[in-house]
Amino acid sequence: MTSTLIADRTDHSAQTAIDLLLSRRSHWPLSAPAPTQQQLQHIFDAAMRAPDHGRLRPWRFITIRDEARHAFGNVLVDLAAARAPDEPRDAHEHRRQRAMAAPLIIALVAAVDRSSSVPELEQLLCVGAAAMNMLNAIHLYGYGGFWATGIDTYEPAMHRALGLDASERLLGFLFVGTPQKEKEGQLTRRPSSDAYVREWQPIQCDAARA
Ligand SMILES: Cc1cc2nc3c(=O)[nH]c(=O)nc-3n(C[C@H](O)[C@H](O)[C@H](O)COP(=O)(O)O)c2cc1C
Repeated sequence: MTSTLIADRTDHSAQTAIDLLLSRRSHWPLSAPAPTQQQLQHIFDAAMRAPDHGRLRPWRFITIRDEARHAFGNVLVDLAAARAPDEPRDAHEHRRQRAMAAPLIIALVAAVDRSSSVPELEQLLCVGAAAMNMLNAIHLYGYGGFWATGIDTYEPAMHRALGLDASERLLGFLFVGTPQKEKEGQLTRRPSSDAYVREWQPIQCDAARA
């Protein structure tokens, strides 16, 4: 059997793509504009390229934008007020700002199929991989993204506000928009990957049996 690369990568496109991948970072806060509808379609299409055990397609995405962000801000204030019933509602008004921190918010949801032999963990990882593809696509288009969970994500009241059903788990929110202009050399440094990679060595039989 002969094997071959799936595409000719002898041009500069591969290095360009790698350079872009290596320059991704998170951005906060984000301003308008958000990706266009066509770009957003491609960002969601990138999510569909995530590895997906059993082809369960467990990802669900809910977009929150334009005027809906104001209503979402009310939800955030309501949730904070419910957590601290002894405090006046005004004390939680600042929570509203989170809904306005980006022109587009995408709720990341995993629709877990509990009848499947694919473990729930793998289904959640699949949605995480889809989210990462989206963050990379957002970056490739020159926009910025930020994945945040925060205190609200795990609250049943947030699940109700988003209309999730019992099989669905909220994995956080992608905040998407235009990043602030970066200062020269602001790309945050990353550790060398060497410290996180090791070569497996066959373990001595005695040690493996112990
Ligand atoms: C599942 C998940 C949830 C996260 N939630 C938060 C969060 O609630 N607040 C926060 O400041 N960062 C959160 N982060 C981290 C940011 O998205 C971001 O990765 C971090 O600020 C580091 O920036 P970088 O992506 O440029 O390395 C979360 C990341 C992941 C993967």
